[in-house]
Amino acid sequence: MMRKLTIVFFSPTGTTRKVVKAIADGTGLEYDSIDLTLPSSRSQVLEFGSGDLVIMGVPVYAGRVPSLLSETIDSIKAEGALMVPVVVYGNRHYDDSLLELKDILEAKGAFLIAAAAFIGEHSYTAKVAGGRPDSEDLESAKRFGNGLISMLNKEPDSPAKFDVPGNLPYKERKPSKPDTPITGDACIECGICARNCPTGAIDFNDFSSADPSLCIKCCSCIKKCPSDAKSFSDGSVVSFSGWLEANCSERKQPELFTPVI
Ligand SMILES: Cc1cc2nc3c(=O)[nH]c(=O)nc-3n(C[C@H](O)[C@H](O)[C@H](O)COP(=O)(O)O)c2cc1C
Repeated sequence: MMRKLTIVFFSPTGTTRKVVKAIADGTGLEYDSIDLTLPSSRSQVLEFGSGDLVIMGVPVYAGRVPSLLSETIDSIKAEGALMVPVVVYGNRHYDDSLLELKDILEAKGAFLIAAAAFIGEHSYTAKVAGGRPDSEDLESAKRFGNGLISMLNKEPDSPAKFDVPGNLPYKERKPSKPDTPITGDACIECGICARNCPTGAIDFNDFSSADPSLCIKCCSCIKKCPSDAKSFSDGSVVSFSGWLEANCSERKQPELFTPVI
């Protein structure tokens, strides 16, 4: 049975969005997009049912699904929907995030027909997985999307189960020290940073001021700034970036998981 395709994603620096869109493009179907990146979009209740195919993508934060999404994902209704969880990570590891997303969606009553972990340029440093997803990744995402359609065409009564890597209990969420990017003289006060901040942490009356209790260090403001005025000056993001550059430069490949039908 053909289904209505919807993509749902959270993507502060745009890599998850690119991957999920490429998968959807690969299906050849028309689709609706639900972008959960901005705070206003996360108050909607997502409701899917037996006529839906949903590809849901999130970036990996500290080996988990971003905690910011907990409420939104908790309120999803997905009884009978076919879903495809996708995580995008910055070439370190996706740890328990894909298992966590799969478990959440299955608990909502969705049938999962496939899952995937892709690689995106690390939010903290362009020296790790710089430019990814690149053309090779996007081709792989499109092929994966095309494969979903073949699976739909021979859809059994209840889709076969499959496993993804990950451990229980999931990786512990450790509190991170509050910090916000600094703003240099190059700031042209365009406000792109504030309008795109996923938590509304940046002050609309003073774009150089951000609330450390709201900032999730997603780096949206840094990567979207047209004049490169934002950066983390020191602290955990800078020191961890150095560790990533030294230890996570070897190219990882997308991992695709499908049931054996
Ligand atoms: C707070 C935070 C935590 C992250 N944790 C991980 C991680 O555990 N493993 C990893 O490989 N990448 C990690 N990353 C990198 C992102 O998962 C990666 O860059 C992803 O492509 C960003 O997605 P987006 O472009 O949709 O925002 C982290 C990024 C941020 C901002």
